[in-house]
Amino acid sequence: MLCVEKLKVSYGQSEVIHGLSFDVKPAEIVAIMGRNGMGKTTLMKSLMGVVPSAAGSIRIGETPVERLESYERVAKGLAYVPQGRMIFSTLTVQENIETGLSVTGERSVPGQIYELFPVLLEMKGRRGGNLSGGQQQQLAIARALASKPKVLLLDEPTEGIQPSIIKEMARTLCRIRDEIGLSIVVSEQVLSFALDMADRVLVIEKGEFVHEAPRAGIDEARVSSFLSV
Ligand SMILES: Nc1ncnc2c1ncn2[C@@H]1O[C@H](COP(=O)(O)OP(=O)(O)OP(=O)(O)O)[C@@H](O)[C@H]1O
Repeated sequence: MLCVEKLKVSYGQSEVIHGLSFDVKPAEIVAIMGRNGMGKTTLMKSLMGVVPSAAGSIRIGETPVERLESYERVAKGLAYVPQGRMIFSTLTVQENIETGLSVTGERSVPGQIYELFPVLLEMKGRRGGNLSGGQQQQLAIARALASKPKVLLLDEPTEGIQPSIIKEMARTLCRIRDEIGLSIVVSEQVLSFALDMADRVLVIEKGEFVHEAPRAGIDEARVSSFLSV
């Protein structure tokens, strides 16, 4: 569903992503794990077209998107939940989700979204800025789902969120995979979260993949060693 080949990304003269290749199947969750500064956010931004790629290809299904603007990539089926969530704090919960509807032309929030996130239904008239961190993260995911994507990109969704809510988020992402059939790419540093929801784990170091494992065969100690400083 998502196919990335030999992707390179640079900031000025400095190359940060060095020819990464990976793919994500329909209804598969891939976790990209790595310490701070290893290139997770840059990879996500380049997939989304927020940062331009210097070389390589990105396909959604059969469609090459690496030359498209971000909004065109959204129309082709990519959705992005950035690090820090970036919800609109002065808009209500419902208005925040509605901003995602412009892509589909639908007028009201699909019931399925509130089914996945019942707390957002309870709080739909509240301003985004008044929600807890965990609720804001759910809102950011709900807004991304409103564009009816094929591939969902999440950049460090557990950052600043308490452990009980992290567990719940893992369950929700599995439901999104199983009930909607989405392909999901999550960048993460929390191994327990990745083990709760990912079908496959890729470890990134200095812009290169250094380890890959299906969840069933994962060597937790090995992956942890990549994550510790
Ligand atoms: N706008 C920028 N200009 C120049 N260099 C940058 C820029 N953004 C990131 N970098 C560099 O690119 C490298 C990868 O950073 P990136 O933010 O992608 O890492 P990360 O794994 O997402 O880390 P974090 O977990 O802190 O978000 C780092 O060396 C960083 O200093």
